Amino acid sequence: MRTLRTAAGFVFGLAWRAAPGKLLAGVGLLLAGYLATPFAGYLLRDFTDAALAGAAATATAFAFGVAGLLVCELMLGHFAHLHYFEVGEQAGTVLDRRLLDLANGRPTLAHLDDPRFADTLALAAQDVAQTRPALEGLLHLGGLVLRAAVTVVLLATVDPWLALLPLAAVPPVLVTRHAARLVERARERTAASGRFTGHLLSLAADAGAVKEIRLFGAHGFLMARQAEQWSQATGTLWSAQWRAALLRGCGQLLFAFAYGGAILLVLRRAAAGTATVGEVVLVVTLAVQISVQVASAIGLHATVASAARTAERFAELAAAVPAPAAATVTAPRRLVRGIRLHGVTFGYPGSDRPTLRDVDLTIPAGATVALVGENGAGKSTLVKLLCGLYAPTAGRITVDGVDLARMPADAWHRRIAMLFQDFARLHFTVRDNVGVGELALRDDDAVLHAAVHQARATRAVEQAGGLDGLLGRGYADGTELSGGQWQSLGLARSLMRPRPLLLALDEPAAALDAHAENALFTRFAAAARRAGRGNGAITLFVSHRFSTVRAADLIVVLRDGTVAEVGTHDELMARPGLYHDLFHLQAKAYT
Ligand SMILES: Nc1ncnc2c1ncn2[C@@H]1O[C@H](COP(=O)(O)OP(=O)(O)OP(=O)(O)O)[C@@H](O)[C@H]1O
Repeated sequence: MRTLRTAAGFVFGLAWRAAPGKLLAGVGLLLAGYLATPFAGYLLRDFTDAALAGAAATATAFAFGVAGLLVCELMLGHFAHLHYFEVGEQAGTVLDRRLLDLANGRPTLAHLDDPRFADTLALAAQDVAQTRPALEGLLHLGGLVLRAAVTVVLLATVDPWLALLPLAAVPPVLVTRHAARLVERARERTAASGRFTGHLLSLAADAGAVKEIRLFGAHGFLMARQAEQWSQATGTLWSAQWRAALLRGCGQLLFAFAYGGAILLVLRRAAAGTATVGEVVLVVTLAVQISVQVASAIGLHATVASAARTAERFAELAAAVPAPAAATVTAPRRLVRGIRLHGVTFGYPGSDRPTLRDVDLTIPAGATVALVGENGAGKSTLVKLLCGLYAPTAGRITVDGVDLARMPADAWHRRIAMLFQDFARLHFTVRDNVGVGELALRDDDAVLHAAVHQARATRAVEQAGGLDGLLGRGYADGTELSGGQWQSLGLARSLMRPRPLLLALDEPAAALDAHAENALFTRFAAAARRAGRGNGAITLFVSHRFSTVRAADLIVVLRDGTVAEVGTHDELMARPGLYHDLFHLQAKAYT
């Protein structure tokens, strides 16, 4: 009963939000159609008795009544279907939006890194397609219950014992519920395999990945991994489906015995002369209907159970997505002191080892900061924390002395411009691709061209056919760009925001050679100093090239999640240490 309540509350709630008028019309038409059938059985009884009594005119009238009710059932069912089909589709769209909101509607990202959240999200995404069938299923279940209630009353008019017939439907329903749980648990056990096979399939369709797979001859290896995962997942599902089918079969057999008993009862009463032939016809007709209704209700149980599970999954996702902390302070418009990290430790969800450990760091307002360190040292993670995309596991980050956790995350995000290492390749027009960096300026061609020019992306934009040219292979007339060109557009995007307080560029020149990167950094450092004098803005630059970052006001060397060294180039070179060693190592490699 709880399952039914959960499913009905969830699905009807969505449908009501999507199209209340159509939902009401669909429900009304459907229920009216469902009522026609038992009353047709009732008229059939009177028709049989009238025909046997030789009352031709009365029998004909009842025959027309039966035909009229059956036509009504068909017509009403058809019109009801037109309504609830559309409501179901619209409810699916509402659910889709809710899913997107749960996945991306929060300022921080930690929930997306949790494998359990990812599994539930993947299952919930599959569930969205089932919204319309779930609504249909629940409506039919409602119709079946109403029809069963009327049928019971009609049966009881023949013999009160017959009113017990629907009780025989209880064991099959219970057994079926258990069977549905078996299948659902198997689905959950195989969710991770499903995600993995989905990832392998997406690799097969991704031109970038296919290049490497071909050249490394890894096709067979990936196919074998896919087949292995697939057979494991389908094996588990198949065995659960078998056990569920067996259980359902046993339940239906039980009902078949009760049905036989009911027919026997009325036949005996007819033989004893306490029931008319019409009543035998009524019982046979209605008992058949009950059997069909029970079978349909049993069939619908799986739909209801899975809708209830969907509701639970959405509740789980909503509970897992952290609610934004109560913000008490607004984000500043200019930096006076700068940003400080006080003993910041951070571990990604599901990972037992922290990525950043006890980081203490002061980034003065107006500074140009370079973040260097070996692969996996934690540079990108530190940038993401500064951007407020993750909250420290321990310690705190303060902006001009105010804890970042006390500021509304989206207000802080509006003060930031950034280019991530894994920048987005948006298959939109150039205008949207760059304009998304500051949507209010999306139609300002002069601003767009200035950002494109500053990011040295003019050539890429010309190649795409100007600001309104489409990018990406997703469109027949879209222009595909090189990796470096995509990155320069990402850079242009990050330059759209006027007067950010933090400009964070995570390896913005990874696709450039050392000289070009050096030129880019020098240009940015000069612009950053001008901006810094205005509003105290900080420019943060992540790079692997030590020759590039020497002009920074402050160089932070990360090693294995901790700050190994901090200082200017001259200070760091004046003492033996990681920076000193790596600088010389790289310098030697270039000579
Ligand atoms: N989303 C994530 N979930 C779990 N672990 C992560 C995630 N992103 C990064 N890590 C882990 O955190 C560590 C630091 O990663 P990070 O990207 O911050 O390093 P980095 O210094 O920027 O490296 P690189 O120079 O290679 O870009 C890595 O060991 C990585 O495995």
